[in-house]
Parts: sequence; C-alpha cells; structure tokens
Amino acid sequence: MERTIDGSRATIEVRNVGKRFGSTRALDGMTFEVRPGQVTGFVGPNGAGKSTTMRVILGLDRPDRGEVLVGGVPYRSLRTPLKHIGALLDASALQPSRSARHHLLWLAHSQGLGVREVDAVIRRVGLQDVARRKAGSFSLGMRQRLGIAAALLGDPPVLMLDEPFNGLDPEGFRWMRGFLASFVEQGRAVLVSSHLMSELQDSAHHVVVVGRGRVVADTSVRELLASVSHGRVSLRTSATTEAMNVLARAGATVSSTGSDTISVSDLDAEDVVAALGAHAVPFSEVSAHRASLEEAYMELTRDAVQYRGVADEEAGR
Ligand SMILES: Nc1ncnc2c1ncn2[C@@H]1O[C@H](COP(=O)(O)OP(=O)(O)OP(=O)(O)O)[C@@H](O)[C@H]1O
Repeated sequence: MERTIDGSRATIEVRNVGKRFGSTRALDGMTFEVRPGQVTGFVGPNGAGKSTTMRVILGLDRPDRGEVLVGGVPYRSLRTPLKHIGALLDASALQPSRSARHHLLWLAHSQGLGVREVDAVIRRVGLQDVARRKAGSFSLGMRQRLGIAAALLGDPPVLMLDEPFNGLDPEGFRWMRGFLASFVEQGRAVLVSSHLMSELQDSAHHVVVVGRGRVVADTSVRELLASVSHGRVSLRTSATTEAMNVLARAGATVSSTGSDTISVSDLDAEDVVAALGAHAVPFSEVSAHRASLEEAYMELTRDAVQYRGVADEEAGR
C-alpha cells in the first residue's frame, strides 16, 4: 500500500506532455515522476521548459497532449488544491502594500483556511518578527520565504518551487536546504527548479535534467556523478618520464600537465598506485578526479543540444 500524507499521495506524474506557443515547441514529450521522500531537482538551461511544465502541473497552461497527475489525479479535479500541492512560481506575485500576514490571511480565506494555519506557516518559515511589515519592503530572500509560507498553508504532501534559490544570501541558502530536507523527511515530495546545477548539488536527491522541452536525464544525484567521473587521476611525481612509461604499459592514457604532474585516464587511482609501487616509481600525490554536478550537467545538456541539432536537420527544419 502506497504511503499517503493525510490521504493524498506525495507524487507528481508528468506523462508525455507537449505544449506549443505559436511556432515555439516549449514541451516535447516531457515525462518524469516526482516521488515521495525526495527532493527532485528540475534543471535545464533557460527556455528548456521548466516553468511551462510547472504551469501545466498547476493547470495554468493546458497541454496540447499528455497528462499530469498530482497525487494521482489532475490538478483541476482537486477541490482544495492547496491541501494537495503547494507552489511558489513567482515570489514577486504579491500585493506590496499588504502586510505579509494579511497576504497569507487573504490566501488562506480563499481556500477555507484560517488564522491558525497562517500563524503556523509564518513560524515555520521564520518570518514571525516581520510578518506585520509590508510585503513590498521585503528582500527577495524574505519574499521567497513568504512564498513558501503561502505554499505550505494547506499542509500539502507535495511542494513545487520555481527557482527558490534565486537571490538568497548564504544564510538563506542554508535555511532553504534545511527546510527542503526536513520537508521530505516526513515522506513528502518536492520538485524544485533551478538553472544552476550547483544550487542543487547539496539539496536534491534526484535530478530531472531537461533540454528543449524534454527529459535528458532522470537519475539520482549519486548515479549522475558516478556516470561522469571518467576515472581521471592526477599524479604528482619527480619521475614523470618513468611514471608515464610505467602507466602507459599498464594500459593508461597519460599526459603531462606540468613539470611534476601527470593526468591519467583509463586506470583508477588504486591501479595507478599499484603500478607505480610495483616498479618503485616515487610519487608524492595521487588524487582521483571527482566530477561536480555542474560538470555532469554541462555534459548532458551539451549532448541534448547536439542531438536536437541533428534531429532538426533531419526533419528539414
Ligand atoms: N506564454 C508564452 N508565450 C510564448 N512562448 C512561451 C510562453 N511561455 C514560454 N514560452 C517559450 O517556451 C519555451 C520554454 O519556456 P520556459 O519558461 O518554460 O523555460 P524555462 O526552462 O522555465 O526557462 P527559464 O530558466 O528561463 O525560466 C521558451 O522558448 C519560451 O520562450
């Protein structure tokens, strides 16, 4: 039996969604799932279709084909949507002359919620000291928190945040990471978009990478990093020529990167140490190169662009 939060499944299912705006194909068979207990990063270059997908999930844009389910049902059929999914799409979408608390009260009333829920979410996002100030005077980071407070009003099992790291200072970053981690710990789910992979490196468990309206990779962060590590090893030695000869004979591809440094590929760090040890070649440092999520992302999106280039030519476009 699938776990539910207050009777609602913590999932979003996006199935083969297509959406055009005139001649622009914004979504082209977008398919992925957001699962409970995980922060799912939604990442891709500008114009990749992240915001459009989020708007389609919330029923704000109608797809030309495909379907989207929130907790197993279409958003439009939810009678009290805030209790099923909370969303922050645009942190600046608020009435500047209203206080933060009034902004939330106004939203709460529209969904049959009250003061109790409003005060609870204000505490949850740490805005209690400024809740009576005009929202128009808020910094971007404070607006993001206010937007999250609004998204939390119905205590939903699923949250969807568009670029929530935008404009955050280091303290804001730390808060956002901690908040996302504790939210999903309870078996809830988050979809969080960003065009910077580095922002997601320490927050997301899973990433859906998109390019030109479709999914390029759908993988755990751990697997993504492992897939692009390339097994590159850096070596520091006073005996560069000898080391290069030994490692080449052991099957490595080697190149000199400085007077006493060598880059080694096709051989992992342990085998490099074993080969050098067996031939008594001295070395002072061996380090395995670990790919960053940003590198993995650049590699994936570059391939996506190349693939599309070929596909477009074949289609005569
Ligand atoms: N209302 C609209 N009218 C026309 N074109 C649109 C509209 N909304 C989106 N598009 C186009 O659809 C494509 C996808 O846009 P979308 O905003 O979904 O991408 P994104 O991944 O969110 O990008 P960003 O990171 O810049 O926000 C882009 O080419 C964009 O110009």
